[in-house]
Amino acid sequence: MPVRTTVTVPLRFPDGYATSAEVTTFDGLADGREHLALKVGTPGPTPLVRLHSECLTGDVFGSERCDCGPQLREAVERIAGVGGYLLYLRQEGRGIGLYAKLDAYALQDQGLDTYAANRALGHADDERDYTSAAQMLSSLGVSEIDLLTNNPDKPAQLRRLGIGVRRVLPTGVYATAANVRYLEAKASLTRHTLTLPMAG
Ligand SMILES: Nc1nc2c(ncn2[C@@H]2O[C@H](COP(=O)(O)OP(=O)(O)OP(=O)(O)O)[C@@H](O)[C@H]2O)c(=O)[nH]1
Ligand SMILES: [Zn+2]
Repeated sequence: MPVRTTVTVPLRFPDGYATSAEVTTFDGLADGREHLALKVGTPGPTPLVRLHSECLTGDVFGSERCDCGPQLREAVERIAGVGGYLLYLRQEGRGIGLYAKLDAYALQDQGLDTYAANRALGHADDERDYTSAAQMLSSLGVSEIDLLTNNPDKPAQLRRLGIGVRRVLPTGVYATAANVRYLEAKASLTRHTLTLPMAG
């Protein structure tokens, strides 16, 4: 997939943490979405990579219904330390879109778990496909990575797509009163590697 543009962007998080990223865009990715690659630090031959799925409410507004905002921050900092890439994937709501995710939140407020809520809306538990992510890595000349995730589906899909995953490194766990049921569902139903405090 051809690289379209690369620009340098200084980054500063609300708590003052600052770094710089090279942001790359692509033409012709498999799903036609406007995904971005952020190169942070100086990547070696097996860079640290995070596939971050878009979450407007968590990434931008700081919603504590999920753990996406703190995971994004952590990923940029850790990648800056060793050199690598954060792929910001436009897969809002595990691929179902923002409006449907908010519909799913409303169902969760009535007692459904995060996956049952998706199914009640006619969606699969997780509709994300990482073909475009693999294409982006290949375009960047990356064939083997260390992957920052608790989600076993990400390394499994990437390996099937021909990307070598040398090590899978867990992210931090950011439990709050508002997201603990969500994190429990991820740990028990989709085998995310999360160690949670026992829910009261
Ligand atoms: N459909 C749906 N999507 C959600 C919900 N909460 C968060 N998301 C989306 O889930 C995606 C993030 O997925 P996570 O499961 O947190 O993380 P992951 O990518 O699977 O795994 P990690 O790499 O370990 O973080 C983002 O696209 C969010 O918008 C929810 O209740 N319902
Ligand atoms: Zn989120």
